Amino acid sequence: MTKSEQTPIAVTCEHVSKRYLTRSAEVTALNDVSVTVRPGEFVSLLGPSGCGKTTLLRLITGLEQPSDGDVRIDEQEVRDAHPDLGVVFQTDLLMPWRTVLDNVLLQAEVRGQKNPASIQRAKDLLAQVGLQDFVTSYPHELSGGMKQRVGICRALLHKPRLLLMDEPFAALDAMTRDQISVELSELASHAGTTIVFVTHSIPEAVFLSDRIYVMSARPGRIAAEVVVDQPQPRQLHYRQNSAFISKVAEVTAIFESLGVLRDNQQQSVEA
Ligand SMILES: Nc1ncnc2c1ncn2[C@@H]1O[C@H](COP(=O)(O)OP(=O)(O)OP(=O)(O)O)[C@@H](O)[C@H]1O
Repeated sequence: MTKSEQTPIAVTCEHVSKRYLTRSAEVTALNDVSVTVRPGEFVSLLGPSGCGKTTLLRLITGLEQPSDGDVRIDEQEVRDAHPDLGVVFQTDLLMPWRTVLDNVLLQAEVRGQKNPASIQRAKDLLAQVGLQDFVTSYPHELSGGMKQRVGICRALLHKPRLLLMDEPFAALDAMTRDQISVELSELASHAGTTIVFVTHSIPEAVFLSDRIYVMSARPGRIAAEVVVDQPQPRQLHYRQNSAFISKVAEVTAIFESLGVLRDNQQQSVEA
């Protein structure tokens, strides 16, 4: 698939706030957040634990509604789950009784589109992430990284115009995380899909993104917007590049100025 085969989606959140009513209090998860994601862009929402990253993602999925403000996909207000959406969560959520191939084909089955073409596409996606020899394996026979790769292939099978990813690599070891980031960058740039990626890892956001929204601690708001002006897809050697190192330093300095990162104190943002 090339970029021209589909039209990626744009996402706009304007002056969005989200308040949750709990038994004892009202929690403001997001306060006046405005975010724009252009078609085909890879945008990360980066911030400390509890700053509302997942909440913002859930508002974009249509699973929840904002208390104030608008969430729009391609200028249409989001009211329910969009049909052109793919979602990847922190845990893989594979079905243990289905083979790798049948897990990837789940969306095709649900949509009544399981056919030779979708089966071939599933196999091609699996081959792109090095799982060509595991199509008939079951999830319990795979490592955590392999399962997460299957989850990504499953989300990309129906060529979603928008892919939402909520800390998809958080449970993986550092080396697998680096490798899978390279694979995602490659897959995403070929698919031409718009991606919104939630993370609390500064290097991961800088490695993958075209743009990063830096979020501050609760109530979550956008503290800064950082452009990562480097060609996609990104390769491993980009991590050694001075542009990468200085961008990580730039974002780290923003978190220091917000008081999220301080010397001699452990915080939830990984520098
Ligand atoms: N359903 C809910 N009911 C009440 N409070 C909620 C609900 N969902 C989220 N919150 C609160 O909203 C705030 C933001 O939560 P959210 O999960 O969006 O943060 P996050 O940045 O994704 O955190 P993490 O990085 O730890 O996953 C938190 O204080 C959380 O307790």
